[in-house]
Amino acid sequence: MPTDGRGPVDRTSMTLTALAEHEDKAAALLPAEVYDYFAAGAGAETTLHESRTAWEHYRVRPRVLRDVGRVDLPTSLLGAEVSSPVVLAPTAFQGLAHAEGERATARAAAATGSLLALSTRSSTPLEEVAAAGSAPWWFQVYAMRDRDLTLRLVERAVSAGARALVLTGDTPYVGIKRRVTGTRIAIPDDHFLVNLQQHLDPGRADARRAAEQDPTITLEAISWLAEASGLPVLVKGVLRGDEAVACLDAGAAGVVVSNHGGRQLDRAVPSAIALPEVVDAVAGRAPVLVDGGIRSGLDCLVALALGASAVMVGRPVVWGLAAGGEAGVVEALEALRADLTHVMALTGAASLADLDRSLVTATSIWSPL
Ligand SMILES: Cc1cc2nc3c(=O)[nH]c(=O)nc-3n(C[C@H](O)[C@H](O)[C@H](O)COP(=O)(O)O)c2cc1C
Ligand SMILES: CCCCCCC(=O)C(=O)O
Repeated sequence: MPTDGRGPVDRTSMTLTALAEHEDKAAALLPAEVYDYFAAGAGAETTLHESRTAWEHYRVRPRVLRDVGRVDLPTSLLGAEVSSPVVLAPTAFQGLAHAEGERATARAAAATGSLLALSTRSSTPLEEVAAAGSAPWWFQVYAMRDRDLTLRLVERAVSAGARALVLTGDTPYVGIKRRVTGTRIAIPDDHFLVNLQQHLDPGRADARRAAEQDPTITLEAISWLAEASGLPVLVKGVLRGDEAVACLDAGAAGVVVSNHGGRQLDRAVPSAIALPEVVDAVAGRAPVLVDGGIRSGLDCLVALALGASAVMVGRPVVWGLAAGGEAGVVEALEALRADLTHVMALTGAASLADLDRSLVTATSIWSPL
């Protein structure tokens, strides 16, 4: 059994069955419409499905006879020191998953030394989330129709200690999910507007509309947010090399390769397939993170070997939270850490620096036009 910086990594006691069990438990515990809100993908859920399976189209080319008695996962992301390259993706309305919502998630991030990305649409005021855990955190920004509201929120995130902004670029309108649309879930105002209440005049009739994502924002929003906040801005939702370069040229400090966990444009390319193109185009200018369907150490290993600086996980955190609050999120993050440590050892990699593209090969079903 390999050790990491904290001691032996006993994979047998923390297997990935934890992740599957969490989802089963969440499905049993949550009202069906809440479970469906978290689980759903857009359209026919083709991209939701492929987000996961696309990672399996890569095969590993391990090195042999390397010293893997100790495997190290700590890394640094835009100046934040973290214990592993697994980052908590921004996911909205965690108060629907567990009464402690984002507070429990923040404590779990702190307990595991992980970086947390907090959603604009958190169910808990951002200051309370920041106070709940000592982990470094980034604030995910939905630029809202009311730009002033957006700025007020960003200013509060800066004051509360956010280390970077993550501007989501793939959600001019919320993707249509067949499981959710119609009579299913309508997010109540006490979740949707929780971060905004203090800025809204009581009884403001157009509050929901003002808080909607602004579909007219352009690349200029990157420098607008960077100048207003003094923070680095990453753009999330990038699936093409040329778009990544355009974001960096417009002032982005990094990009997140993402199709929003299959929740926005159905039949969007899986992140696993888009990642190498983006990494090549970015050419080391800035960190490239990736998310979508990452459920195992092998998925993490493939992403890191393809050139990602870190991976983000969305639903595994939500299911852990629903299943067990803070302890459930810790369990999910530790399961991924233990599994990544194990597969790195079997690949002959003792540190993240040992992960490079020579370690993976693509099977052929995804080919360029
Ligand atoms: C329930 C749910 C809510 C989400 N809310 C947000 C959000 O508020 N902002 C955002 O940028 N992305 C949001 N995402 C997308 C995640 O940040 C991430 O891209 C996605 O979940 C990764 O895929 P995975 O769930 O397969 O790990 C959400 C995803 C889910 C499942
Ligand atoms: C019902 C409003 C959803 C806001 C966006 C949250 C999100 O990004 C997601 O659900 O996905």
